[in-house]
Amino acid sequence: MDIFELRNEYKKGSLDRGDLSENPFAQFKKWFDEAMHCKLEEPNAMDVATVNENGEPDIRTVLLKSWDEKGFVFFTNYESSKARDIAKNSNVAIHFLWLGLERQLKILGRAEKISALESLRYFVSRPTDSRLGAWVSHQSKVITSRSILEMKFDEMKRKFANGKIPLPDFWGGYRVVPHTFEFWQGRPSRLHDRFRYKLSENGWQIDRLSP
Ligand SMILES: Cc1cc2nc3c(=O)[nH]c(=O)nc-3n(C[C@H](O)[C@H](O)[C@H](O)COP(=O)(O)O)c2cc1C
Repeated sequence: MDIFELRNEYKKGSLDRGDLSENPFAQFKKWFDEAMHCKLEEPNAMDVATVNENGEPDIRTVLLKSWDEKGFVFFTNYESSKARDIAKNSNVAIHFLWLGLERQLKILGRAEKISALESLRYFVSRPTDSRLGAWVSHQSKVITSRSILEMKFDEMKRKFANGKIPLPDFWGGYRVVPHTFEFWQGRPSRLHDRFRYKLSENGWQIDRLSP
C-alpha cells in the first residue's frame, strides 16, 4: 500500500473545556489512568527531548517511573548524552503518545537531578539483572562489540555475588518540573482538540489551540 494512503480518522474521543481539570496534574492523572486501564503497551513510555550546547536537539524514549505535583521522574545514566545535554541546558520536552486512545501529551519544563536517596529507593526495587545492567553500561559511549557488555556483566555478577549491589554514582533520576502541558485528542477531519496549560503568576492558564 502506498504510504500516501495510510490514513485514519480519529473518532475515539473528544476534549472540551468543561471536561478539563483546572489542575494539569489532575488532568494528567485522568489520562494516565485511562492509558493504564486500556492496557496500552508501555503506557509510561515517554520521549524526552533535550538540546545540546550547540542548540542541536536530540530525543529518546525513557520510562516514567514516578510522578506527583513536583514533576515527572525518569532514571538514566548521569554520563549519557541526555545527561550531558541537561547539564548545559535544563530545558526539556517530554512527550507521551497513547495511540490506542488517539491522544498525545506534551510537557515542557526543566529537568533537575533527584536526590541520591530518592534514586536509591527506586534502584533497590529493580530486579538484580537491571541493577547489574546499570553498572555495566557506559551509556551513549562507543563500544566495539556486544561481547564487551556480556563480559562486563559477568564480571559485575561475580563482583557483587556476595553482597548488595550499590547504587552507581553515575546513575539516577531526573525530575522534569513542568511549566506547560498540552493535551491533544484526535478528532475526525483533522479538527483535533488541543488544550494548553501554561503556568503564570496567577496559576495555570488554560487555552484551546487550533489543531
Ligand atoms: C521503551 C523504551 C524504554 C526505555 N527506557 C529507558 C529508561 O528508562 N532510561 C534510559 O536511560 N533509557 C531508556 N531507554 C533507552 C533510551 O531510549 C536511550 O537509548 C538511552 O537512554 C540513551 O540515550 P542518550 O544516548 O540520548 O542519552 C528506553 C528505550 C525504549 C525504546
